[in-house]
Amino acid sequence: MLSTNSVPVTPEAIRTAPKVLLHDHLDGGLRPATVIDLADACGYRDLPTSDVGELGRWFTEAADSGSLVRYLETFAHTCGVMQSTEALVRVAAECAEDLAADGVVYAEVRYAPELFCENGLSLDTIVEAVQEGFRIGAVKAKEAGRTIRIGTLLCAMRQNARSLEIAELAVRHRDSGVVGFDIAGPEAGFPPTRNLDAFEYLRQQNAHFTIHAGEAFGLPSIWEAIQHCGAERLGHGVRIVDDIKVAGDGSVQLGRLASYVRDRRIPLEMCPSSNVQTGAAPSIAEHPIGLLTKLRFRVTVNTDNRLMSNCLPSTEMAALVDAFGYDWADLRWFTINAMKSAFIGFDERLAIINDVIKPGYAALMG
Ligand SMILES: O=c1[nH]cnc2c1ncn2[C@@H]1O[C@H](CO)[C@@H](O)[C@H]1O
Ligand SMILES: [Zn+2]
Repeated sequence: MLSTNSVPVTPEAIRTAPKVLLHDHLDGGLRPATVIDLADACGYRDLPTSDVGELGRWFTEAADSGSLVRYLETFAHTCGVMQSTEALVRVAAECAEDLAADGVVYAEVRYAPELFCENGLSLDTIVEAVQEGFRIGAVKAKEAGRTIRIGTLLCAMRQNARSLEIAELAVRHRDSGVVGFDIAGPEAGFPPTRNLDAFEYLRQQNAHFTIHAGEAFGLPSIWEAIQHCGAERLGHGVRIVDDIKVAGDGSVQLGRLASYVRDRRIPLEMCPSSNVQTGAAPSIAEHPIGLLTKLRFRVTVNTDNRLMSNCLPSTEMAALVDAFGYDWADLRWFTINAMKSAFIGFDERLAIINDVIKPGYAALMG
């Protein structure tokens, strides 16, 4: 029951609420102005326009393609301008500042180091540059009165077959802020089991990983990710609804895989706007997040790519409030779900839940 002193759940108020982000791509979150600056600085000539407003709109429209493969083509431009340590430091610092300004208190930000080697940077140099950027951004956020903690996830690209090398890179940097591993890129035709050696290695190292699964491909991809690869979380995972039957009278029946995912509390890193753009969901209002939330799967709310979807953690939440009528208790539930599912240690997760998230929502709930 909400108190009468509760702050109305407006977009502005949601921006002030503490939020936790588990699925956000560094190379999908650049400021349009930064893309243009970096292109000028490095002589990148392939941008579709050099007008900041137009470029922002171009990314959103191009990503609005109805297909994951076409959506991913837009990353050629962001990766194209991120081929120096200076660019990587700047993009990472701005990422930390932008997320902190939106009220994010803990974020796991991911990227694929193998995409930044075009000018000869080594994988280790790339990781060090991004970590330096996150550190600088968190300091600047602190000066602006915001505390943010960032954990890094390293992605291997499904089509490139470098996953063991990237998994080793993640483990090598685990003590300087790299908290986990992921595989990203086109899903259809590249099942997660192509990377079994990487997952086996990570498990032996007691390292954490999530897998993009159930976005552009269905249940087999989710099943392999969990049962063959051992993923702790699912990137998107929306297609798990294919294993849930809702009858005309509203009764619900979960298949064995959906039951397993719910029973084991496997976190779903859901990214509503991105899913609408790639055609994984018809609209926000019809997004499976509504049903999965009602069924109490471990749902979390994420941005995927802030540039391509023109979104922020707060605007994704606001869109869900609009579509499903969620209140502060629901937003707090998503946030605590995410914090419980983070790849940092239990003590640290608990401290953020008890010292930051709960008091933050208590103040809003009155
Ligand atoms: O929703 C997604 N599904 C699969 N791959 C993605 C998605 N968003 C971004 N990337 C891919 O992940 C790489 C590393 O950050 C990006 O370069 C992009 O190719
Ligand atoms: Zn993603």
